[in-house]
Amino acid sequence: MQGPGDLSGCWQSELRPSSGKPIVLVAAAALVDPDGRVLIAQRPAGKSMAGLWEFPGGKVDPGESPETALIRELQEELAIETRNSCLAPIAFASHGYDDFHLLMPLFACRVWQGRPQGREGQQLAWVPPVRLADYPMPPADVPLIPLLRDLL
Ligand SMILES: Nc1nc2c([nH]c(=O)n2[C@H]2C[C@H](O)[C@@H](COP(=O)(O)OP(=O)(O)OP(=O)(O)O)O2)c(=O)[nH]1
Repeated sequence: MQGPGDLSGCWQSELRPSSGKPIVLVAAAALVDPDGRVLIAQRPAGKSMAGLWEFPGGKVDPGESPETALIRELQEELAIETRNSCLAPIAFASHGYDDFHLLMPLFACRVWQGRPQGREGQQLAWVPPVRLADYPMPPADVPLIPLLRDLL
């Protein structure tokens, strides 16, 4: 049993979260197919963190809700349509990158129209949650992997 002051069981060693950086709000989706697999997309060359696998989604524009931003991003990136009532909030990532602090709500989505296609040239993979750790992901996403194993 760990008591107050013992942080050895925490997944990150910093005593305090990063501060003084702009918070960037990104909405992301765990699209789940009927076999329980999750869709991840590989960030293309030329982007930050190129080659890493991420959940589809993107930045929330000023005045947009996370759900509206996510529906827009899924249409732009994957050519699929979904709606607010098909998005269930299940987890979030909070991670300090060098230049900004990422706050990323993650929504599970099991119902959409269309077949996901990498419209921006990104590779796609349908992955059982237990295999997500085989795919290198941005550091912000790493704590989400065991959560998805438990929640999906
Ligand atoms: N969509 C998505 N973005 C993620 C994930 N994990 C993670 O750290 N990010 C970061 C990468 C980007 O810095 C930011 C998402 O920005 P974006 O998708 O709107 O724009 P972008 O790829 O062009 O990003 P950037 O080149 O401007 O950094 O969130 C994830 O699982 N999904």
